[in-house]
Amino acid sequence: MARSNGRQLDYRVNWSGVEKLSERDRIIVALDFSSEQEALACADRLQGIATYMKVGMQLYYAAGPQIVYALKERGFNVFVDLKVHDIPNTAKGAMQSLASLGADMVNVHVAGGKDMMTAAKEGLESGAAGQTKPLLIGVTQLTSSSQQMMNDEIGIEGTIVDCAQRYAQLAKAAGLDGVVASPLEVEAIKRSCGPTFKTVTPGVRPRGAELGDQKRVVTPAEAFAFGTDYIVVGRPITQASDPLKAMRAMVESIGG
Ligand SMILES: O=C(O)c1cc(=O)[nH]c(=O)n1[C@@H]1O[C@H](COP(=O)(O)O)[C@@H](O)[C@H]1O
Repeated sequence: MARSNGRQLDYRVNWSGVEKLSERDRIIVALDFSSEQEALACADRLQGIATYMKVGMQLYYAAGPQIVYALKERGFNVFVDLKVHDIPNTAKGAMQSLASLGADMVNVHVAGGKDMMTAAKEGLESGAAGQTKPLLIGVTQLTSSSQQMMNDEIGIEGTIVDCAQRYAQLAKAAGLDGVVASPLEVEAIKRSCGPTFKTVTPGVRPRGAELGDQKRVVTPAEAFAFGTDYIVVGRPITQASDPLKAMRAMVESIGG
């Protein structure tokens, strides 16, 4: 079981020392449930095979900080996905509060701008007060957005890849550790921001699975082949009749 340890949050400690997380450990399971009980039942079912859990708005607003502590106590790495997007001072305060939870990863919207991201980072650092600082990740374009929606509804011109790349460069300039994007944008992001700038990629579906509201979608194996650091998968695992079986099949599909 991976545990956040030391400064490098994409590593884990085991009996043989510090080890880089394997692809299987870099599957982040999105626990999009409306109660702590349901979320922990699912997490417990995945003990021993899953390493990273995500607590998003639905679960955090229902269960509060306690859900993060409960998952950490069980040994999971935890991504607290609250997608902060506000004026710099408020974003800084939000991150100060989040820093005390012991999360391994948190996020903000890049669309909040460079000052907001810099303030968020400052808040995280001051809130962590010398303890391990979670990875700070910026959301580029949501994986539920299509090119047409971005151009016609939001009014951002150009391709999604160009936009994600530009947002990633801005996030890097603000000192963030990486971005959320679709796996389809990973190559462009790594090319312009460097290999150590993290990519966290939802919009992942096993072949033949329901896409739901996701628009920019690839399979888990394709996502890792594009060079992503983490994939985020929710419904294909959490809503499966047997989440453990679905997780096992996903691990098998990426070679182990
Ligand atoms: O920040 C995120 O995690 C996120 C960003 C994004 O662009 N798209 C996206 O789907 N997510 C999250 O990733 C998860 C995907 O869940 P499924 O579509 O059920 O696999 C959800 O919890 C979303 O909130």
